[in-house]
Amino acid sequence: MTPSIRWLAGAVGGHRTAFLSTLAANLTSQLALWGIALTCAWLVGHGSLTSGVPAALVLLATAAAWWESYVAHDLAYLVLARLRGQAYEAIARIAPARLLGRRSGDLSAVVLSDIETLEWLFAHTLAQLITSLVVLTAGTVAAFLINPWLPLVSLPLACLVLTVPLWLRRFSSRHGSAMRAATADLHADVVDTVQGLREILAFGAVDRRRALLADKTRRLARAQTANAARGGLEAAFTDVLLSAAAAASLAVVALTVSSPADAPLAMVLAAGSLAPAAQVALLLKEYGSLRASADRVHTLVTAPANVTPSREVRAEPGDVVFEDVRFRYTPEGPEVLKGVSFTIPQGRTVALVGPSGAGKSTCVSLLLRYWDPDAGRITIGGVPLAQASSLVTVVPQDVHLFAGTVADNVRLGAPSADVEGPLATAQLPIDPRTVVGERGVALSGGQRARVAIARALATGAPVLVLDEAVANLDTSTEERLASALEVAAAGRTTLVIAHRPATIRRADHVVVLDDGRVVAQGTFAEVSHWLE
Ligand SMILES: Nc1ncnc2c1ncn2[C@@H]1O[C@H](COP(=O)(O)OP(=O)(O)OP(=O)(O)O)[C@@H](O)[C@H]1O
Repeated sequence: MTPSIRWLAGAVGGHRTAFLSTLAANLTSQLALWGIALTCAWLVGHGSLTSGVPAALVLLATAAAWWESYVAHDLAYLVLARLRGQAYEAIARIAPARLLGRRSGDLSAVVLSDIETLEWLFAHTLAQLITSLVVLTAGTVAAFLINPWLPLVSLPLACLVLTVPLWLRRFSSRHGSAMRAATADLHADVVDTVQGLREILAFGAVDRRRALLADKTRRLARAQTANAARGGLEAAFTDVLLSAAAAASLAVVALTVSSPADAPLAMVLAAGSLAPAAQVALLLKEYGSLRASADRVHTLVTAPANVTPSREVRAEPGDVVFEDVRFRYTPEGPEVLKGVSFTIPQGRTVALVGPSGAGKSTCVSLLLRYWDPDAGRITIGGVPLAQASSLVTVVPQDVHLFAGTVADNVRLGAPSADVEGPLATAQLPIDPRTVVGERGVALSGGQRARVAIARALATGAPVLVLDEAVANLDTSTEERLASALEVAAAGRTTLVIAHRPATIRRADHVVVLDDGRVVAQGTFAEVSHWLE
């Protein structure tokens, strides 16, 4: 058992009662089926066909099968829901640093497709494996008690059947991994295609995109075919062994059973150890795919946090201070911030300026705690940022609006906030019930920017970060918005990243960054020669 499968089996631990119910239902169902075969065999052997026991056992087996199906799926979907919750938490925990190398579709494949694959493990494998082994043992003991020759022949063959999934295990793992990887890759390209449909249409790339998806689909189909062929080979091996075992058992029955009346019972007992072995082989047929999904889910869910967990205290607003902050995105990458120090006095506006690549957005990312600094510290009112990050809100450069209404989007950070006030301050005269469409496609760029501003204002956070917030607006709207933002920023501690002289001029203080260092700071007049 791999660490990921062990970890998943452990996930059932939180649902012990449901698991025990599944086990009990499955055991009852298997024993009832076996009981039907045994009693029928005995009755046939002894010429007594009037007993009501088989009918009662059929009812019991049917009820147990229904019960088992219900509790097994109930258990499976409880565990899957928990795993999905853990996956969402993990994505939030590791974003954005560890998500940089991964595609959205790949992550959604983990949350949707890989976790769904595990349904087979929870609903159809764990409890069934245990009951099959119990029934196999019970069947062998019963057969031994009736006729010691029977298990001597059938048991070794049953054990051989149990080993069949191991014979091609290497291929099973390889095919399982290839299938899951191809599924995730296709998923990622489909999501990418849907998200980029406008560009695909505008640049006449429909056919090329279709060819790409067809190619990825063929790759998935090849992996699935290889897996099915391997599964078929395993099934063939299992069938050959089961046939040999059945033939050998029949021969033993013919040679050792003296009374014809006992023959049917002996034959059923011989089959008693073969059927569970066949069941185990069948259950383990999809082990490679399960294992690959389990590995992918396990890797995501156990990924370490990107920043030290927040321990929010009742932090009071105050100065935002960057103290000798150093940062690099990757251990082997260049240092992007090389000892940055500046202060945003409480209630004032600081403009962060500098050439492209100077490190402005990186400062914002650290203030929003997407990453932690490697050295130095950031504090708000003297409290480390990890304990005060709820005081910060942002109007990002690339606004993401969620499908829903304007009001839903404005209330993203404050579910019960007033919507009209922030929309008015952001100078967006729009009905809050307006549906924005996926990613806000039903709004103009300027409207999207203003929804983002209203969303930040609605949180009531005292520290406001504006990252090129007015980039999408025409000149007159920008002017109106800038004055509105001045009102909003009053009383807020504001950090603005802007290239526009008008925005920079309005700031109380300007910090000039170049190549990860503060090269100048002061009023607009004091630093204006740096801005030419
Ligand atoms: N996620 C990342 N991984 C690795 N390097 C990054 C990442 N983001 C930015 N960088 C690098 O960090 C440096 C600073 O980038 P940053 O985005 O902070 O600059 P900026 O001043 O905001 O630039 P611009 O004005 O063009 O947005 C650049 O060299 C950039 O290539």
